[in-house]
Amino acid sequence: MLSNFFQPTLDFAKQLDKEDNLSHFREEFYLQPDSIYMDGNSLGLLSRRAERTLLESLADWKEHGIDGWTQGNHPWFTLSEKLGEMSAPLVGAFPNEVIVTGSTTVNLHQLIATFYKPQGTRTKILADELTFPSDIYALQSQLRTHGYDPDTHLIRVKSRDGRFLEEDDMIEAMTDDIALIILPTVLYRSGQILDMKRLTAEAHRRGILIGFDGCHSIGAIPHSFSEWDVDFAYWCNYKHLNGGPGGVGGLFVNRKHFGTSPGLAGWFGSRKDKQFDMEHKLTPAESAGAYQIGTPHVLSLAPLLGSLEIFAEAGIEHIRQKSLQINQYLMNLIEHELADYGFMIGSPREDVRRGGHVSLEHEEAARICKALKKNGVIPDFRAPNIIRLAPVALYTSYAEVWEVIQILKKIMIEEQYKLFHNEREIVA
Ligand SMILES: Cc1ncc(COP(=O)(O)O)c(C=O)c1O
Ligand SMILES: Nc1c(O)cccc1C(=O)C[C@H](N)C(=O)O
Repeated sequence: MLSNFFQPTLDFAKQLDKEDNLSHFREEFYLQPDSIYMDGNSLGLLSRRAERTLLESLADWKEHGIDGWTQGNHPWFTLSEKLGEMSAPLVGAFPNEVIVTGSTTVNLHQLIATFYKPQGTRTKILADELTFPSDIYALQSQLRTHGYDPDTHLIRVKSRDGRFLEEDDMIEAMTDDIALIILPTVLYRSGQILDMKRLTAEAHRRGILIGFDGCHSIGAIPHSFSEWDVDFAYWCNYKHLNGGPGGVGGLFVNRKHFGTSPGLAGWFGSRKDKQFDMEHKLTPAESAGAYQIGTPHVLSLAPLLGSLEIFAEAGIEHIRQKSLQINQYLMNLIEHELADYGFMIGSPREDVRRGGHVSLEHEEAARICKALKKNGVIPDFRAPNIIRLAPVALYTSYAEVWEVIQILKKIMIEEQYKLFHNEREIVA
């Protein structure tokens, strides 16, 4: 392994590709000629296997009609549970602690409705000021529904530098008026990983429940939610897991909480054998399945079957190993090639604190992103000054990373970015 050794040459990149034992997975993905995709942290690419399982599900509908619920390639009635079992190794959970259902924001609403139980003076929710806005909107609206003012009841831990969060600051904010904590596993801008094990232990020591938004970590890093005793978590499957745009999300509920009534109930949360009794008294499933609401979005579940097969074959530990190595390689190249152009790496440098992407800060970031796209490189921009670059373990080559940095250097030397306005696009 050459990870501690670095050369800025294309030959070195090609050598790393030769030594990459995940490189054969690249052929499974629809990569576009003349384009280098660096945005798998926002929307992962389509794989042939995901396409196949989607088409098989369409065939089930074509051939079986209503009987597709129990027959065919992928019976729909138990598809969410099956995908939950397939996802469980990625989050370190028992198979019945995970269900593939809803979306990130909907699952968060469900989990707050279920686990936020203000009592006495313990009425506040603790989050952080760098969290993705949809989570904050959900928390604010849930507080309002409970009759509390979000201005006083949603506590957002401050970042010291606008980039990272300090676990010590979060622990200090775990005061005895906090009922529930919601934090990201990985911050969507800087890519910082939070120490979930430590935060969970500290929350529990103070009698507080804690849940995590895993959107930016699932499929990129391993987790041990059960072992760490995390209370609940939720995520989307369309980023690192390549489940497709708007694909169905996932949630984890620690089995010690099975039996807690779902805050937002619906008939798909029923015990499977009871559901079609059609009683007006819900008998919830004794699993994470209890937190489903209505009929699953079958065609948005189907691609994940093929995609999760790939993750099972590759192994999340191997994926993490390559992800760390290729992101380190990217940072080495940035430092070597771009030192004179005003960039700053805004991601943690230590492996244990960095997720699956690198955040590159620059005051001209919005228009540098536009110039990259014009040159066939697909990054994304996050206001006010961040270019996110995600070399993805399953389908990005070292040679591509090398090429991205050469293109970026040329854009800076030739000031190509000046041809564009320094403003974000409608979808940033
Ligand atoms: C960290 C995080 N939380 C929440 C969301 C919202 O997800 P969704 O729109 O699927 O509900 C996203 C992505 O859009 C995200 O990255
Ligand atoms: N969910 C998205 C969408 O509907 C359109 C465009 C992008 C997204 C994203 O997922 C963005 C992503 N959460 C982020 O980290 O910024």
